[in-house]
Amino acid sequence: MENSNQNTLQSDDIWREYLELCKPRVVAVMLLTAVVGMCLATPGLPPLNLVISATLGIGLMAAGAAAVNHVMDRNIDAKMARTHRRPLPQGKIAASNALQFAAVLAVLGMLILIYGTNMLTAWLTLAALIGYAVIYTVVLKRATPLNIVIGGIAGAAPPLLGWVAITGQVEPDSLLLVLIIFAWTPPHFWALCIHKKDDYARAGIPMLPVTHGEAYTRLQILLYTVLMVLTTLFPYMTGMSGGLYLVGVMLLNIRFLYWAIRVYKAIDQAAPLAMFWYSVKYIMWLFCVLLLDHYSMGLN
Ligand code: HEM
Ligand SMILES: CC(C)=CCC/C(C)=C/CC/C(C)=C/COP(=O)(O)OP(=O)(O)O
Repeated sequence: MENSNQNTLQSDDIWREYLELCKPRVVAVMLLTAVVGMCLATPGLPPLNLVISATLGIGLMAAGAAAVNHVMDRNIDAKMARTHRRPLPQGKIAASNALQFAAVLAVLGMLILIYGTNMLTAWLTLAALIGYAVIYTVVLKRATPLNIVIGGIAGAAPPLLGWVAITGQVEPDSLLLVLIIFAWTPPHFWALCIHKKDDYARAGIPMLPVTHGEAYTRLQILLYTVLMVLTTLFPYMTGMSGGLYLVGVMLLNIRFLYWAIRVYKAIDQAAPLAMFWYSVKYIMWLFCVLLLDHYSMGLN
């Protein structure tokens, strides 16, 4: 009896480790942006069967990409305080098992997208998977401090993927959503990176604060924040979103700018980490406001 309890506990634990390979919290926020993309693609509600297939397919492929990242980065992760407790560095999951797991997730996700949505969505999602798991993780991350700027395209793709799942084509408005996440990614990541600079230096990863110093990174965070604020105005300027969005996003932007200035001035040591966590809340709220605005415009 005691033995069977122990076995159950162990199998619960192993599933928790496999779940960790999927970066579930990051993927959950990406899926929020994808679902908002699906809703904004059409004036009414998108067909439920498409929403379910697209969410499942994009989610499985993003989780597969995250699992490949754990495999490719296992030696780097072992050297960093933030990541050394992950399943691969700890030896809790073998690299070959993690790769097989990633392959199952990706193939399943691809099949769901092919049969449940359309070929364009499936190919674009595959491109995002390769963009993150191979181009960013294997090449850019180790090669250049612009790694996360270029790699950010893959992470920014989900609203486009959601949109294309509904309409079958890439439309200009969908790219505005991609642009916002693309401009948001550098402040999101570099704020954390300042805080974890020594980790990256120890692992030999050329992140911006390591290669160009903290002061330069703080300036870049501020400049990208200004760029991001400008990109958030586009949905209003093109008429995709209305006044509710504009007011909501400006309130969110004021707080983002407040943190960017605090980080830039380097007055308090805690600002970069606080800015990182605010950036996560910001992107979630921004997509919620886009959604609220979309359906409130429909009611007018
Ligand atoms: C190349 C682009 C990106 C990079 C380099 C990046 C980097 C990171 C890093 C290093 C963390 C800390 C993870 C940890 O400690 O476990 C993190 C957390 C997070 N990121 Fe990003 N990120 C990127 C794009 C995105 C995107 C596109 C989203 C969502 C739309 C996102 C949402 C999140 C969330 C929700 C967390 C918090 C996870 C938690 O609660 O542990 N990130 N990011
Ligand atoms: C199909 C699709 C939409 C793919 C996108 C996949 C995806 C999960 C992107 C996540 C972005 C992210 C957390 C990057 C950090 O990686 P890192 O290796 O720099 O951070 P780490 O050190 O925490 O692993």
